[in-house]
Amino acid sequence: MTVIDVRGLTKQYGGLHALNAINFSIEENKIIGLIGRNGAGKSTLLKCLAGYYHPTDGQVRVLGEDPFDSLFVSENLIFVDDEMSFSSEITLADILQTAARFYPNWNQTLAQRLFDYFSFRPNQLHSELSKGKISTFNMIIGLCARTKITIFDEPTTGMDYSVRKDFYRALLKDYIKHPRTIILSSHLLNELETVLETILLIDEGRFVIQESVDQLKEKSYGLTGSEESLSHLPGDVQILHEEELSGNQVYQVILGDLTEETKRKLEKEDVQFSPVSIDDVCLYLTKAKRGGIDHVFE
Ligand SMILES: Nc1ncnc2c1ncn2[C@@H]1O[C@H](COP(=O)(O)OP(=O)(O)OP(=O)(O)O)[C@@H](O)[C@H]1O
Repeated sequence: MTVIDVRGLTKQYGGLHALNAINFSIEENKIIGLIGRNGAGKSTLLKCLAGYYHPTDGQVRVLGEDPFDSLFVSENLIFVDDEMSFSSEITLADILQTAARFYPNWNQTLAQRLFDYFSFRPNQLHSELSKGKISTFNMIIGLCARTKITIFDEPTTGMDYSVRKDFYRALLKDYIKHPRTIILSSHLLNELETVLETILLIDEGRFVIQESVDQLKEKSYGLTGSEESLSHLPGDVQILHEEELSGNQVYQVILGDLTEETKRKLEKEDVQFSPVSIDDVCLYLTKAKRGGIDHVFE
């Protein structure tokens, strides 16, 4: 079942197109990574899905409804980011109790266990927490709400390595027991890669690709060979990156389906295959069009 459907979504801030005619849909019970560089439009997109923002143009449907001002969507979707604000008057224990009243599938046992595991104190105030602790507490709210759709916008901001690992493990364990749609935004994929099923990549407000992690890995190759031998690639292959090496050799990162026959042909022409990280593939797919940092120093 489709739980999120986005058609022609455009969001402008004054003259700036933060999102430009985006189209995609998301099926239920999947873990999706929304990937993009700083300023790509990730938070804006997630806030449109959560019903915080009204699109400038286009249509957003979440669980079949326009999420803007929808009580049904707010009961069934939680949006977690580091700006989640709570009254400075109420304690962390009060916040958990309030969440329990609002979210129909809230799991208090899990909330209490995570609360104790991460050494929170019931009388602490949210405003007194450190950056990493805010993210950890917000993550507990996001996980334990067990809403049909859970959105984590840059959830690991400020978390140390061990907490980040715990977070992804907790997320996966709870998801396996209670499948739901979870969207996680990030700049980088390496630490997310193991939990994601699908990647949605955006760049400068535009949709780039929606692909399963496994397929993206299968279709990505690093090739090293002579210019002549690499000129025999099938026409539908996308060259994402190219650099000249010494000895008249060229290194290319390509995206495409190579048949076994094509691979054998390339190998016969001394083309070497090497793995490419999915992070690099996303980087090349969204690479800045101008020079790179070296250009600044020229
Ligand atoms: N409230 C706002 N008013 C004006 N411009 C905004 C506002 N919020 C975001 N923008 C602009 O919209 C674009 C997309 O911002 P957004 O925060 O959605 O990107 P992002 O991918 O989440 O970035 P980051 O990874 O740095 O958090 C940026 O150019 C940003 O400066």
